[in-house]
Amino acid sequence: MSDDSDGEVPDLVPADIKKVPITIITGFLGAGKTTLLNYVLTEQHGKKIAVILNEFGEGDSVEKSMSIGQEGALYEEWLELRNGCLCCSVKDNGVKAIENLMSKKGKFDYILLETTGLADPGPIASIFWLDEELCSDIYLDGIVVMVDAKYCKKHLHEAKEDGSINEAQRQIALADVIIINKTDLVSPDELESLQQEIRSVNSFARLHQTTQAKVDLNFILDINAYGGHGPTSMEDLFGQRGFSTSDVHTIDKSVTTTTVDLDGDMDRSRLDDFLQRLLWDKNLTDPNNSVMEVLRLKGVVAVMGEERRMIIQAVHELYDVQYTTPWNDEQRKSTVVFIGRNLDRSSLQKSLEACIVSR
Ligand SMILES: Nc1nc2c(ncn2[C@@H]2O[C@H](COP(=O)(O)OP(=O)(O)OP(=O)(O)O)[C@@H](O)[C@H]2O)c(=O)[nH]1
Ligand SMILES: [Zn+2]
Repeated sequence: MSDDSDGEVPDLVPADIKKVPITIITGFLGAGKTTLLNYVLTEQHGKKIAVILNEFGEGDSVEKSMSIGQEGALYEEWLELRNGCLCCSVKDNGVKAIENLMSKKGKFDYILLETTGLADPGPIASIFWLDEELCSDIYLDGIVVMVDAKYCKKHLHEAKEDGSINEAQRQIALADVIIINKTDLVSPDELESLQQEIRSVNSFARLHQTTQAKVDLNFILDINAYGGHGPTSMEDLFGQRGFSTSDVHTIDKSVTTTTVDLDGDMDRSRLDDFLQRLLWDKNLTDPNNSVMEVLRLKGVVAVMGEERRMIIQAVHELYDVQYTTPWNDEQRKSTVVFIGRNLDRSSLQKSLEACIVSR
């Protein structure tokens, strides 16, 4: 990655208890997830990567991971590859299953998890993300979404009968990295127009284009999108910020990205109240009285009386804050990014303004 990496402090945890990053690979049916994983498994990258296929996170994953017996899972079709990688499919789910796998097979350097094409990555991501607090050996590094250059547009526009947000939009909303695969099947114009549509849903994810999923592994591994590993830089958090597509709506009634920037310090408890109303109570509405639905939220906040930057992360209704690098002489200001549906920028701005206590 770029210039921000020099701000990263070396890992102070002894090597033997170093946490293992997990990247969730999701994407629509047939987009090229397995192609990507096979590519990873055959590339020489010097890492011992465990690739875990499918069947994970079926059904209500959060519920399941809570209720699953602690005995872990069934592993199928073990495959050890020459480059030290390991491939398997974990039935059942839960972090425990993967930890058991590690205790039997030795520690991996990295875990890639392919979810089924129709899975909402939210609940699966939450398992790893929240488990961090439970002192897991694993931390969520990021969510990579494979997109089919030819069919993605169609999937983005499919209306669900119950009016809920469709899977393609959910996946793109939660992506930290989006790989537009199968670029050989579309014209440059089609590709450009798809890219714009994707940007209008999620303006922060990093975009890459591939054929046969051949992507530089540095684009998908160790991106630290959730700040589970050392201080999170602005680049880690906001990826390709600068695409100000916040008010471009290419898909009617669809998921969009909205950003609010504010100067001054916020009161932590007012901010918590706001987040809880937005994410938990879901009683904030847009001017048409439609409830604002947030799929993903992230922000850097200047909190009154706090030297360090506060990072907020939310996936659906779960949110978490952590404190990172100090502001020092920089201007204290906050940026909050919302990805979701019916997001009304001016009312979000107003609610956040109301949390400001001093400028
Ligand atoms: N034309 C073209 N075909 C590709 C490309 N990448 C993958 N494919 C083909 O697309 C098909 C689906 O790829 P997979 O990697 O199995 O897709 P997947 O996302 O794992 O599919 P599911 O697990 O079924 O959801 C396969 O036949 C691949 O060979 C590409 O860049 N161009
Ligand atoms: Zn697959």
